[in-house]
Amino acid sequence: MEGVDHLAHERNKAQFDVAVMKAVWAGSRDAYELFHRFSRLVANDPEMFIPAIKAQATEEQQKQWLPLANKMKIIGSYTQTELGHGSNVRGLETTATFDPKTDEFVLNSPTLTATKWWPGGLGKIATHALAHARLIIDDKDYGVHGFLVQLRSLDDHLTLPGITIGDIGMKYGSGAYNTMDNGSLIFDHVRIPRNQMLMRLSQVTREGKYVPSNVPRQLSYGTMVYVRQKIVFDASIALSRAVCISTRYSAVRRQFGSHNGSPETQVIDYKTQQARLFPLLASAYAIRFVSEWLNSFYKDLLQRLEAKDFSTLPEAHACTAGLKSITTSVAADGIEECRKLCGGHGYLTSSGLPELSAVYIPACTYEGDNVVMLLQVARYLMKTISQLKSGNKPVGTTAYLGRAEQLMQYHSDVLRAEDWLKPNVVVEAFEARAARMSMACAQNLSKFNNPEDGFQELSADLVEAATAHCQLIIVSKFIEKLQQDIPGKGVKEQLGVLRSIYALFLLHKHIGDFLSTDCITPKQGYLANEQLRSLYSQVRPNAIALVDAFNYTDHFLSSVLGRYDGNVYPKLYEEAWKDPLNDTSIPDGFHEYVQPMLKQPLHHGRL
Ligand SMILES: CCCCC/C=C\C/C=C\C/C=C\C/C=C\C/C=C\CCCCC(=O)SCCNC(=O)CCNC(=O)[C@H](O)C(C)(C)COP(=O)(O)OP(=O)(O)OC[C@H]1O[C@@H](n2cnc3c(N)ncnc32)[C@H](O)[C@@H]1OP(=O)(O)O
Ligand SMILES: Cc1cc2nc3c(=O)[nH]c(=O)nc-3n(C[C@H](O)[C@H](O)[C@H](O)COP(=O)(O)OP(=O)(O)OC[C@H]3O[C@@H](n4cnc5c(N)ncnc54)[C@H](O)[C@@H]3O)c2cc1C
Repeated sequence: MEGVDHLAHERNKAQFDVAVMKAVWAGSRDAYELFHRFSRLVANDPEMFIPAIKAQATEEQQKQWLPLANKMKIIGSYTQTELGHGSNVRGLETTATFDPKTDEFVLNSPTLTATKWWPGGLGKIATHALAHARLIIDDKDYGVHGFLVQLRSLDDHLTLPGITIGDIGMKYGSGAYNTMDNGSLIFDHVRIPRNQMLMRLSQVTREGKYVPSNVPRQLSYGTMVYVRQKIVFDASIALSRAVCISTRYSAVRRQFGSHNGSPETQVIDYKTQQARLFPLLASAYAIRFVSEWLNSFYKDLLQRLEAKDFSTLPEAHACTAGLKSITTSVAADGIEECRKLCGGHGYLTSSGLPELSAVYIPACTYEGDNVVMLLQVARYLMKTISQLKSGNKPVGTTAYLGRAEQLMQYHSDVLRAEDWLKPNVVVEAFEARAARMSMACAQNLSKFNNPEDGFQELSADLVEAATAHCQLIIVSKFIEKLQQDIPGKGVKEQLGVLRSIYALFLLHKHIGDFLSTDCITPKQGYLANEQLRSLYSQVRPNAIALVDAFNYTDHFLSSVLGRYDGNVYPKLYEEAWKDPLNDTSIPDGFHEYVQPMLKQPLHHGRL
């Protein structure tokens, strides 16, 4: 019935102050930003073009181009990936050859695989590209640099001479990403003025002299670092959106369990449903908090870079790359699990879940393929370990590696299930697991004469060690979050339950790591799972309130299953009738194709 809250009985069970939890979840961001970060999907994405200009252009170039880009007088595309190269930026083929006679760069796509391919906005709408190309001076290749290239006339939007542009076609399913005109671009000796090479980091003089960057060359990758830390925030939003839908529906849906006419059982009360759903609820909060930390870490990096302090740049790269990888994988897999948690109705477009999945899953690929990103983390971990011998004391997220010797001797002293509720007990187990996995890789790497060969041979183990490291970061930041002052009745207690669910779920899921590195005994692993089951019972009465705290409107969720009022069945039926297929009783084509078959006489008793 309209106006009735079918989930009121669930909301009345809440044991904490939902208004405070809403504030904790929103953190420093407001609802507008949450919505804005998705609205851009259906518009052109200035998410990268503008930050790239800020990161790579001189002050003078910024003064020229930023006002135009900010006011949408030009529409830019971050044009890096090519048909033949995406992960391997140093393998890009597009060239920008300096012509000293005319003081210009000539941009060219020397091969088919040099075709720019994927950049958002490039296919139909962008007027300018921030094109990444190999700088060539006097036949010498100085590597990939950024160049601003106009693609289309600002009068009639037609492509300019030497520019061939197209859209790369439909993408995965009918997802919303098909509203993004990811495009292709071929340069045929296109000339641009020298001052359209972004020259904040390195320069080319009028005489054609290359002035190399006096800062780490990786700062030219700065836009990717910036977007990766934003994508961690996106992961928390995408996952929480799916969890909100599937939690509310799990409380509405009843199946089996009726006795003597009693109502059937709410599927949220099945232990299997809880064991699949509640870790995702906890993960949404965990990712939200680590994204907050990562954003502050990134802002600190920017301040340091202003002061030419590059000390945290390697760690910032490792953290943004690793957390982007881990959180997008958890969110993408979690959205699919939420669809399955909703049974058949989860497969309906009106559930909001297929669309969410279709639009979200490329996050595991864009801004750095998730495996390639974890290999970057592994490289950082191996380098950190290699420097231990020289007395280099790791700090920050790798500080635990400075205690590697001690952690190699660690054995959990858990005796009872409730011992696993102690944050220090959990952190020690996760530190020991991560340290031992990385140390084992380092040990094996040392057996190879050629470190690169070893890295390749051991890359699967290195990815697992990098995963363990990133999961430790997320667990640690969840614990740190709860060391802050958090007001409100029961709020910190509930977050404590989610923190323990998140950690113990990971321990249970990766029990093989913890046992094979001899960090815990099978018995201690069993006790962790015991505790997990108890935690699910504790979170159960608060589940609806915990997803209400995400503060998503029905409009934002766009899901009949995730409606705030839980009035699912009438709305499911109503939504179905909006489908154009239901505009007529007899389907198109029936009379032409089906009816003749039905009318066909029987022959010898056979159709
Ligand atoms: C209707 C429904 C709608 C609702 C939707 C609901 C929910 C959806 C939720 C979210 C969606 C919403 C918003 C999201 C939308 C869009 C998201 C935003 C943008 C998406 C578009 C994506 C854009 C792109 O993909 S741009 C292209 C990205 N490309 C990449 O990332 C390339 C990856 N490759 C690299 O980064 C590099 O090639 C490399 C792998 C790092 C290797 O680089 P290389 O130079 O070869 O370096 P090497 O490995 O040799 O290492 C040398 C040295 O350098 C250090 N290093 C490397 N990189 C960095 C760096 N970035 N910073 C600092 N240091 C770096 C490395 O560690 C080595 O150091 P050392 O020598 O070991 O010390
Ligand atoms: C929706 C979407 C939007 C995008 N938007 C943009 C954009 O706006 N601008 C832009 O420039 N690009 C964009 N891209 C491109 C994107 O950045 C690349 O696709 C991404 O970086 C992955 O690179 P790739 O396609 O070369 O994958 P590949 O690297 O070819 O990956 C293929 C497989 O090879 C594996 N692999 C690769 N290298 C290694 C290695 N060294 N060791 C082990 N395994 C390896 C990967 O793990 C993966 O399994 C977009 C892509 C998508 C899907």
